[in-house]
Amino acid sequence: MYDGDIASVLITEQQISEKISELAEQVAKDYPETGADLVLVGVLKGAVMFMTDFARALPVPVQLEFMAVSSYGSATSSSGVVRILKDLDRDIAGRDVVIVEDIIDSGLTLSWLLKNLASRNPRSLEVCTLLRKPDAVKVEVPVKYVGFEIPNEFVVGYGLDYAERYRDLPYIGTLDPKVYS
Ligand SMILES: O=P(O)(O)OC[C@H]1O[C@H](OP(=O)(O)OP(=O)(O)O)[C@H](O)[C@@H]1O
Ligand code: HPA
Repeated sequence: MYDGDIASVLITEQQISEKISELAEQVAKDYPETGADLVLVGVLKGAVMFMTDFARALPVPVQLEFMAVSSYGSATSSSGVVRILKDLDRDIAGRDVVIVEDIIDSGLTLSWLLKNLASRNPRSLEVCTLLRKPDAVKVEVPVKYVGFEIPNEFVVGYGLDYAERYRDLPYIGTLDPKVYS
Protein backbone atom coordinates (compact mmCIF):
# COMPACT_ATOMS: atom_id res chain seq x y z
CA MET A 1 0.00 0.00 0.00
CA TYR A 2 1.24 3.52 -0.86
CA ASP A 3 4.18 1.91 -2.59
CA GLY A 4 7.35 3.96 -2.37
CA ASP A 5 5.70 6.90 -0.56
CA ILE A 6 6.97 5.96 2.89
CA ALA A 7 10.66 6.71 3.44
CA SER A 8 10.96 4.97 6.80
CA VAL A 9 8.89 3.34 9.51
CA LEU A 10 9.35 5.35 12.69
CA ILE A 11 7.02 3.39 14.98
CA THR A 12 5.75 -0.10 14.17
CA GLU A 13 2.23 -1.43 14.69
CA GLN A 14 3.50 -3.57 17.57
CA GLN A 15 5.28 -0.66 19.27
CA ILE A 16 2.07 1.38 19.06
CA SER A 17 0.06 -1.44 20.56
CA GLU A 18 2.52 -1.98 23.44
CA LYS A 19 2.61 1.74 24.19
CA ILE A 20 -1.19 1.94 24.26
CA SER A 21 -1.31 -0.87 26.84
CA GLU A 22 1.21 1.04 29.00
CA LEU A 23 -0.70 4.32 28.70
CA ALA A 24 -4.01 2.59 29.47
CA GLU A 25 -2.52 1.01 32.59
CA GLN A 26 -1.22 4.40 33.76
CA VAL A 27 -4.52 6.17 33.13
CA ALA A 28 -6.59 3.40 34.75
CA LYS A 29 -4.45 3.68 37.88
CA ASP A 30 -5.08 7.43 38.06
CA TYR A 31 -8.85 7.10 37.59
CA PRO A 32 -10.09 4.25 39.75
CA GLU A 33 -13.75 3.54 39.02
CA THR A 34 -15.96 6.11 40.71
CA GLY A 35 -19.62 6.93 40.17
CA ALA A 36 -19.19 8.77 36.89
CA ASP A 37 -17.33 7.36 33.91
CA LEU A 38 -14.20 9.02 32.60
CA VAL A 39 -14.86 11.14 29.48
CA LEU A 40 -12.40 10.80 26.61
CA VAL A 41 -12.43 13.73 24.18
CA GLY A 42 -10.91 12.74 20.83
CA VAL A 43 -9.82 15.44 18.42
CA LEU A 44 -10.91 14.63 14.86
CA LYS A 45 -9.73 13.32 12.58
CA GLY A 46 -6.16 12.46 13.50
CA ALA A 47 -6.90 10.96 16.91
CA VAL A 48 -9.53 8.47 15.72
CA MET A 49 -7.29 5.37 15.51
CA PHE A 50 -5.59 6.13 18.82
CA MET A 51 -8.90 6.96 20.53
CA THR A 52 -10.57 3.68 19.58
CA ASP A 53 -7.58 1.49 20.45
CA PHE A 54 -6.92 3.39 23.68
CA ALA A 55 -10.58 3.20 24.82
CA ARG A 56 -10.58 -0.57 24.26
CA ALA A 57 -7.29 -1.01 26.14
CA LEU A 58 -8.60 0.86 29.22
CA PRO A 59 -9.93 -1.47 31.91
CA VAL A 60 -12.26 1.27 33.27
CA PRO A 61 -15.53 2.40 31.66
CA VAL A 62 -15.20 5.49 29.47
CA GLN A 63 -17.54 7.67 27.46
CA LEU A 64 -16.42 8.80 24.02
CA GLU A 65 -16.80 12.37 22.85
CA PHE A 66 -15.34 13.99 19.76
CA MET A 67 -14.48 17.51 18.75
CA ALA A 68 -13.49 18.74 15.33
CA VAL A 69 -11.47 21.94 15.19
CA SER A 70 -9.76 23.81 12.43
CA SER A 71 -6.95 26.32 12.54
CA TYR A 72 -7.16 29.46 10.48
CA GLY A 73 -4.08 30.33 8.49
CA SER A 74 -1.74 28.33 6.32
CA ALA A 75 -2.13 24.60 5.82
CA THR A 76 1.32 23.69 7.00
CA SER A 77 1.54 25.62 10.24
CA SER A 78 -1.05 26.16 12.88
CA SER A 79 -1.90 29.83 13.55
CA GLY A 80 -3.21 29.22 17.04
CA VAL A 81 -6.61 30.65 16.12
CA VAL A 82 -8.99 27.75 16.27
CA ARG A 83 -12.58 27.36 15.14
CA ILE A 84 -14.94 24.64 16.40
CA LEU A 85 -16.34 22.60 13.50
CA LYS A 86 -18.01 20.04 15.75
CA ASP A 87 -18.52 20.55 19.45
CA LEU A 88 -19.02 18.01 22.24
CA ASP A 89 -22.48 16.43 22.43
CA ARG A 90 -22.58 16.56 26.23
CA ASP A 91 -21.86 18.85 29.14
CA ILE A 92 -18.56 17.99 30.86
CA ALA A 93 -19.13 20.07 34.01
CA GLY A 94 -18.06 18.09 37.07
CA ARG A 95 -16.61 15.24 34.99
CA ASP A 96 -13.11 13.77 34.75
CA VAL A 97 -11.96 14.51 31.21
CA VAL A 98 -8.96 13.31 29.21
CA ILE A 99 -8.24 14.92 25.83
CA VAL A 100 -6.93 12.30 23.41
CA GLU A 101 -4.60 13.61 20.70
CA ASP A 102 -2.58 11.88 18.00
CA ILE A 103 0.17 14.49 17.94
CA ILE A 104 1.29 17.67 19.63
CA ASP A 105 3.44 19.59 17.18
CA SER A 106 3.50 23.36 17.80
CA GLY A 107 1.13 22.81 20.72
CA LEU A 108 -1.16 25.60 19.54
CA THR A 109 -4.24 23.43 18.94
CA LEU A 110 -3.96 21.85 22.36
CA SER A 111 -3.26 25.05 24.20
CA TRP A 112 -6.47 26.53 22.75
CA LEU A 113 -8.45 23.36 23.45
CA LEU A 114 -7.33 23.17 27.07
CA LYS A 115 -8.53 26.73 27.71
CA ASN A 116 -11.81 26.08 25.94
CA LEU A 117 -12.58 22.85 27.83
CA ALA A 118 -11.38 24.20 31.18
CA SER A 119 -13.95 27.02 30.89
CA ARG A 120 -16.69 24.33 30.95
CA ASN A 121 -15.72 23.44 34.54
CA PRO A 122 -14.78 19.76 34.35
CA ARG A 123 -13.79 18.12 37.65
CA SER A 124 -10.37 17.37 36.16
CA LEU A 125 -8.75 17.85 32.75
CA GLU A 126 -5.67 16.04 31.45
CA VAL A 127 -4.12 15.27 28.08
CA CYS A 128 -3.03 11.97 26.58
CA THR A 129 -1.11 12.16 23.31
CA LEU A 130 0.43 9.37 21.31
CA LEU A 131 3.17 11.57 19.80
CA ARG A 132 4.91 14.76 20.79
CA LYS A 133 7.48 16.75 18.83
CA PRO A 134 10.19 18.85 20.49
CA ASP A 135 8.68 22.09 19.16
CA ALA A 136 5.74 21.51 21.48
CA VAL A 137 7.84 22.76 24.38
CA LYS A 138 7.67 26.26 22.91
CA VAL A 139 4.07 26.59 24.08
CA GLU A 140 3.53 25.74 27.71
CA VAL A 141 0.99 22.90 27.64
CA PRO A 142 0.77 20.50 30.56
CA VAL A 143 0.60 17.00 29.12
CA LYS A 144 0.38 14.17 31.62
CA TYR A 145 0.45 11.17 29.29
CA VAL A 146 2.85 11.00 26.31
CA GLY A 147 3.38 7.91 24.17
CA PHE A 148 6.44 8.76 22.08
CA GLU A 149 8.69 11.80 21.77
CA ILE A 150 9.56 11.99 18.08
CA PRO A 151 11.99 14.08 16.02
CA ASN A 152 10.85 17.21 14.24
CA GLU A 153 9.88 15.48 11.01
CA PHE A 154 6.53 15.28 9.25
CA VAL A 155 4.96 11.90 10.01
CA VAL A 156 1.95 10.03 8.64
CA GLY A 157 -0.05 6.92 9.43
CA TYR A 158 -2.23 5.67 12.28
CA GLY A 159 -4.61 8.61 11.86
CA LEU A 160 -2.05 11.18 10.72
CA ASP A 161 -2.42 12.46 7.16
CA TYR A 162 -0.72 14.32 4.40
CA ALA A 163 -3.43 15.88 2.19
CA GLU A 164 -5.96 13.45 3.74
CA ARG A 165 -3.95 10.37 2.68
CA TYR A 166 -2.07 7.74 4.74
CA ARG A 167 -4.37 7.90 7.79
CA ASP A 168 -5.18 4.22 7.25
CA LEU A 169 -1.60 2.96 7.62
CA PRO A 170 -1.27 0.79 10.76
CA TYR A 171 2.18 2.23 11.59
CA ILE A 172 3.79 5.69 11.77
CA GLY A 173 6.33 6.61 9.14
CA THR A 174 8.04 9.47 7.40
CA LEU A 175 7.15 10.49 3.85
CA ASP A 176 9.47 10.32 0.89
CA PRO A 177 10.20 13.92 -0.21
CA LYS A 178 8.97 13.05 -3.74
CA VAL A 179 5.42 13.06 -2.30
CA TYR A 180 5.64 16.77 -1.51
CA SER A 181 6.87 17.78 -4.93
O1 LIG B 1 0.32 21.06 17.87
P1 LIG B 1 -0.21 21.58 16.58
O2 LIG B 1 0.84 22.23 15.72
O3 LIG B 1 -1.39 22.47 16.80
O4 LIG B 1 -0.65 20.33 15.69
C1 LIG B 1 -1.38 19.24 16.18
C2 LIG B 1 -2.73 19.11 15.55
O5 LIG B 1 -2.58 19.01 14.13
C3 LIG B 1 -3.26 17.84 13.67
O6 LIG B 1 -4.57 18.09 13.30
P2 LIG B 1 -4.99 18.75 11.90
O7 LIG B 1 -5.34 20.19 12.14
O8 LIG B 1 -3.95 18.43 10.87
O9 LIG B 1 -6.36 18.00 11.56
P3 LIG B 1 -6.63 16.39 11.38
O10 LIG B 1 -6.53 15.79 12.77
O11 LIG B 1 -8.03 16.33 10.84
O12 LIG B 1 -5.61 15.84 10.43
C4 LIG B 1 -3.24 16.90 14.87
O13 LIG B 1 -4.28 15.95 14.82
C5 LIG B 1 -3.38 17.84 16.04
O14 LIG B 1 -4.73 18.07 16.38
O1 HPA C 1 3.84 15.53 11.56
C1 HPA C 1 2.60 15.66 11.34
N1 HPA C 1 1.96 14.82 10.49
C2 HPA C 1 0.64 14.93 10.21
N2 HPA C 1 -0.15 15.86 10.76
C3 HPA C 1 0.42 16.73 11.63
N3 HPA C 1 -0.13 17.76 12.32
C4 HPA C 1 0.83 18.31 13.04
N4 HPA C 1 2.02 17.67 12.84
C5 HPA C 1 1.79 16.66 11.94
